[in-house]
Amino acid sequence: MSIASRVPATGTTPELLKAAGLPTLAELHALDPKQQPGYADPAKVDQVVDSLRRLPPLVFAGECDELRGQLAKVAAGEAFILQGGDCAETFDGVTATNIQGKLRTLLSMAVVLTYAAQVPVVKIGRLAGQYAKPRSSDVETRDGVSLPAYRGDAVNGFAFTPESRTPDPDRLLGVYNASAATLNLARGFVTGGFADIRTMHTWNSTFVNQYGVRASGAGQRYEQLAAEIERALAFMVAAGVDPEKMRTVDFYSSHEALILEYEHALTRIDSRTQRPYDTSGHFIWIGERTRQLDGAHVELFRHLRNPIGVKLGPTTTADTALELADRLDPDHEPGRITFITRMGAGRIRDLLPEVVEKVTASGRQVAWICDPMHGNTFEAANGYKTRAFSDVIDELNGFFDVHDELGTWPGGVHVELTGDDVTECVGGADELVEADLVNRYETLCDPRLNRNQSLELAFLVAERLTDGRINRSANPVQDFQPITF
Ligand SMILES: O=C[C@H](O)[C@H](O)COP(=O)(O)O
Ligand SMILES: C=C(OP(=O)(O)O)C(=O)O
Ligand SMILES: [Mn+2]
Repeated sequence: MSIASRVPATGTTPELLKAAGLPTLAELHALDPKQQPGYADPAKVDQVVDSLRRLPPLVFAGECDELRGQLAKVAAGEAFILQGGDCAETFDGVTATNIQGKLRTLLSMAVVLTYAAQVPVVKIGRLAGQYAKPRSSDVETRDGVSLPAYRGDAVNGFAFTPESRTPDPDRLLGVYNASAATLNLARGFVTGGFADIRTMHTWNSTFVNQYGVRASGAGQRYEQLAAEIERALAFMVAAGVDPEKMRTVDFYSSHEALILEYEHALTRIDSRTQRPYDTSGHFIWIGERTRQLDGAHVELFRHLRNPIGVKLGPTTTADTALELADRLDPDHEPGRITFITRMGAGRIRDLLPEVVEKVTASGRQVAWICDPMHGNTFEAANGYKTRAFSDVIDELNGFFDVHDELGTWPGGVHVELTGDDVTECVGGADELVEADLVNRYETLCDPRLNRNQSLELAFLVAERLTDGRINRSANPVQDFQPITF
């Protein structure tokens, strides 16, 4: 996130939004939006929306444009996206340690991908806004008691009491504050020296020492890579490259833009272009459960200028993907749309080819990225919701296989991860088993890869990118020589 001399969007009113073509909240609600909180007190909701409208934007519209430009490079096969973070951020999780942990995990993965696969990596956190969750059931039942399901800290509390589970619109102000605090620290880290590539050794030092990752392989490989990069950087500096260029990285925020009140209230008319941007995050996506063509989310998103993502699950037909693209990107603007496929390890090889083929044949340049998490969730025998690392990798391999076969560019990965040594997904080099889940299961929604599993995934993806490039004739980055470790 370069803090450039952009003019922040200011002075947006509902009237100006309407004049810019944005549907009103009432118009969106008339479309029967899915997965919304169902607030009891509309007057209170109006008050919160009004307060949010007065607050400064969280991101600048110009940054969203910069990101769209980078995603256009991904769509053209010239860069790779790493998008990751919690399934559900929590207000309690807004601590320096927690934010730093996620950031250093993402930065470490990005270095592995950049160096090992020799491809520029666009870094996007699932953070500073990822507080609202769609659920498969509206209720949760424990010991015969049924209460509204937890829908993320944006909506209600996790504690299993009627009070806590009642949707509270004031929480949307909490989302704004938590996102602002997170983004502020993230900006500080990425511009202030923490992300300096010359310090990459330190991002994992505590982890390596404390938890014995060296033994697992991924940590050890990371250490070797860091040593190699340090030598290369020392050489570059000796050869006259300005070391200041290594101090900062671009980093962007993203979340599923689920709660219409929040996203609408954070939408501002950009003073440079007079166009609406959802300033709650740089990149926002529509989830698998809310991507109905004639639904409220598609209707809102099609008016927003942010680069946007759409999740495509196993029921997606090629025609649906095309219709979504037509509706959300009528101008065929490279970088505008990223399709995030999440079909499941067992199905991706059958389902993805036709979707990619048809969209590609239409002449569109979209970015394709793989979410290998959401199609591979299951309940362990001991009741924990989990995912197997092997399924995650299997889906990723399927994604690379399909794109290799079609000659299209596998543009990135989207993963749920944390910087902590949690035990939420089974497998990986540490061979976590179902009985381990009880040890450190901290997510309030979906199971995340821990730091070790995340790093391991990055090495596997780097290998696929390196191998595949040899056969990928249409790809502009093909000329890089593969590097092996
Ligand atoms: O994060 C995603 C969804 O909220 C989640 O997969 C749905 O989970 P559920 O089936 O537990 O509601
Ligand atoms: C809800 C999510 O995914 P999906 O919409 O793909 O189910 C998610 O990314 O947390
Ligand atoms: Mn999730």
